[in-house]
Amino acid sequence: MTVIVRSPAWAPCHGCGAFRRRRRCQPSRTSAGLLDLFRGGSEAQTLPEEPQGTALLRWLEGRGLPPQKLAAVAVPGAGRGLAATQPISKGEALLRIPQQLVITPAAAAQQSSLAPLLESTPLPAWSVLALWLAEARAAGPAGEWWPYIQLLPDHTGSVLEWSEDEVGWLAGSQLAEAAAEIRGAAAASWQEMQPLLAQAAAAGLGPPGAFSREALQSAFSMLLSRLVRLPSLGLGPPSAAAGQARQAQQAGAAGEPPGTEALLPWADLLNHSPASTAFLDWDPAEAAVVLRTDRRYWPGEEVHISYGQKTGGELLLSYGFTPKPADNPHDGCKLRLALRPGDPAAPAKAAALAAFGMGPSQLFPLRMAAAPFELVHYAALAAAEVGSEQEAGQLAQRLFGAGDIPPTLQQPALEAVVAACQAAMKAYPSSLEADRAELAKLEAADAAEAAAAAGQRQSGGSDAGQQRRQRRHQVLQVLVYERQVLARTAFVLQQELKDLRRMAGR
Ligand SMILES: C[S@@+](CC[C@H](N)C(=O)[O-])C[C@H]1O[C@@H](n2cnc3c(N)ncnc32)[C@H](O)[C@@H]1O
Repeated sequence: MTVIVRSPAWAPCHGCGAFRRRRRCQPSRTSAGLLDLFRGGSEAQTLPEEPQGTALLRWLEGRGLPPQKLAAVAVPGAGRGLAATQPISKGEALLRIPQQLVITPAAAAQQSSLAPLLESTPLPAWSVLALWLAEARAAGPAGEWWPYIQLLPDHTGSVLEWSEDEVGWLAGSQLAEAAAEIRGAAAASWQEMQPLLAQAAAAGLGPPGAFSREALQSAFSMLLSRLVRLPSLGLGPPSAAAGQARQAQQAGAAGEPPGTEALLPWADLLNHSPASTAFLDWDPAEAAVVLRTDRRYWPGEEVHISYGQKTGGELLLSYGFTPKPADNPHDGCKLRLALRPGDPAAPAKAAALAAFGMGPSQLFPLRMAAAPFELVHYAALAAAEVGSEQEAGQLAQRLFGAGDIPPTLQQPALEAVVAACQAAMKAYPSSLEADRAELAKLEAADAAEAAAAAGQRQSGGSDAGQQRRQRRHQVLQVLVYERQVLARTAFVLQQELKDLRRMAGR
């Protein structure tokens, strides 16, 4: 029996760790106020210490933050970051941010001038945090958290800040759906808080103008790029009844993951590396938020965390940056498969899929050299002729439980996925060649601009113009790579089909 899509060259997603590139680490000298960063081996870059970040550190230390092995630095193309000031070993606990410096939704609600209203009209966590951020910004230097607030960037580049026209660049990609979802969620949250804001205005609560649409939109964008989920915060000891109840409540009826979302001053200066597997979390033993490193660092090296195993497009929508695909082992795209609408067995198949956590229309992640085996197995269920719910359930069990495709379904399943890839490629409004050509032009223009900047010559474009061009560049990079992944997926599956047909012809 042929096992499809499980050859080493075509491994399931979790097998793509082979792409991970390790940076060579070398010790470097730290000179007064300057930190040397080694990127990609021997090429040294100087990362200047960042004064506002240092001021924040001092302020936090005055409020209980323990001594740090990290300094705030300016990172070209990424704003601020944190770099090691002393050798750091693999697995070491860094940061140790105590509870009083963690801005959870509960803390934000308590500190908000809208506290009495939030008690009677509870809002979702990210709305409460957005109100807190908007109020802290409006309070200015007089506000309690100003040393933190003042170093937040004016813009994050998240999709909440894009014009409609720029969002339109995503047409054809599944990212268009994701962008609409994010923008829709922000708009819905804004609507949801209107009754509370009307009450606040009537009672004269909060700084004037603090809760305008623009202020809240900017706060939502800031949260998209900075909010951290702490899976272990808010969970009691497993044996304690109260803790268990809270855990159950936090796991949520809606399938929300357990834990708490929070803003983390200082820790939120950490930038993302696609190669990193280090995460921030609450450590009950330390009673603090801790970063446990996944590698050793020499003084001067920027310390990275993982924002999650995200594609370049996902990072672009939430964080406003996209790594080069070659640097991101998690890059790829999503492909939608669905049950045929006219299929009389669709309800039975939908019930069978539901038992495995899948829907009648389902997105599957594709990587350049990997796809989940469920992709083809889903297509097999969609293509199968089944007469009853029981038969659909048995087939789903064989496909997703045992991971096996009946031989008669192998060919139609592969053909269906190839067709889906081809249809997905056709959905982009401009051709891959045209987008590649525009991308090459933008890359050349950016290289020329970088050279001009290195020679300290003034660059020509306006800020808004440059930002738009940079965004176009990022979007094109993502859209070109998505189609390369779709084309590669179709190609690999076509090879599998050829093999199948050859074997059938023997
Ligand atoms: C949590 S903040 C990290 C601190 C941020 N650099 C700053 O200056 O405040 C997330 C933001 O940092 C930037 N960022 C993080 N990792 C990056 C990376 N690898 N490349 C470029 N920008 C990055 C993006 O602007 C992102 O929205």
